[in-house]
Amino acid sequence: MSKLRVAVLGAKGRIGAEAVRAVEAADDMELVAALGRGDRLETLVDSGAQAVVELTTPASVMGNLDFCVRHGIHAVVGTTGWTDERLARLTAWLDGSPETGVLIAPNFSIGAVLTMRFAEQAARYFESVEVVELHHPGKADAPSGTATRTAQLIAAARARAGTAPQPDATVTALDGARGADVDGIPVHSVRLRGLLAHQEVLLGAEGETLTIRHDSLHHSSFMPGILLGTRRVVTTPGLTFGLEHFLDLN
Ligand SMILES: NC(=O)C1=CN([C@@H]2O[C@H](COP(=O)(O)OP(=O)(O)OC[C@H]3O[C@@H](n4cnc5c(N)ncnc54)[C@H](OP(=O)(O)O)[C@@H]3O)[C@@H](O)[C@H]2O)C=CC1
Ligand SMILES: O=C(O)C1=N[C@H](C(=O)O)C[C@H](O)C1
Repeated sequence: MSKLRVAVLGAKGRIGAEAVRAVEAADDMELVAALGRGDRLETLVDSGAQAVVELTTPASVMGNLDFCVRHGIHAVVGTTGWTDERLARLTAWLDGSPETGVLIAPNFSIGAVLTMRFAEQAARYFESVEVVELHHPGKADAPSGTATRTAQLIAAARARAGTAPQPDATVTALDGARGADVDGIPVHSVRLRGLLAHQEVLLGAEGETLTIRHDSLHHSSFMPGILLGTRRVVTTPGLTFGLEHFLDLN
């Protein structure tokens, strides 16, 4: 069987470098290009890439995806910075290239995907929910894409269940003291040398609390998800948001 021809964008970055090694080590894949900033996107076409793993920056990702979709190259995207407006633009591009697939995964690690699922399940049963994400100080954005997605899923689950708004009598003395507000869920961002990527979902009810914590201790935690996403995206046209759609979590 012929190998899947895969390229990595952001190949010299923290996660991109790990993805290059993972693709090279996969028996069913061939790494045909490993591009960094300033490299020509035309290389993707010249190399015959069937799928691209996009791990760059929020400032670069849209231009890269525009190119990939126009050339019918499937994409697996870990880069953060997704807004409704960006998703709408990407969906419109995909409408014009109906056989192309794009997976956007706020987090590729199985533990983080399960954290989101467990938080979504628990959200309706607790009066209070807050999200704390903790990352290395080189991270470009805050809050993390994972924390934003987690908070959105929690808020949606609470809205579906008709859960009352969170109790909070605070009058804040300093802006930011209660974190960012993502759909009514407070999200707090910590940047600390020594950390990689971590998240806690804190849930509280009368007389009890539940903490769901996940720790990515190495970039290798993201690789099984990247490889799975790459194998699946080539046969899944359109936009898929979240690795959970390629997992059987039930
Ligand atoms: N979904 C997930 O599971 C994960 C997602 N991420 C996300 O992935 C992204 C990258 O993270 P990280 O590796 O830590 O960041 P880094 O800054 O280490 O890496 C980004 C790399 O992309 C390069 N780059 C920038 N623009 C382009 C471009 N147009 N074409 C090709 N390469 C480009 C940068 O080059 P230069 O240094 O020259 O600017 C850099 O080498 C972030 O958005 C992060 O949040 C990270 C881990 C897991
Ligand atoms: O920048 C990182 O490191 C990570 N980014 C993603 C995010 O913003 O959620 C995924 C993971 O947290 C690591």
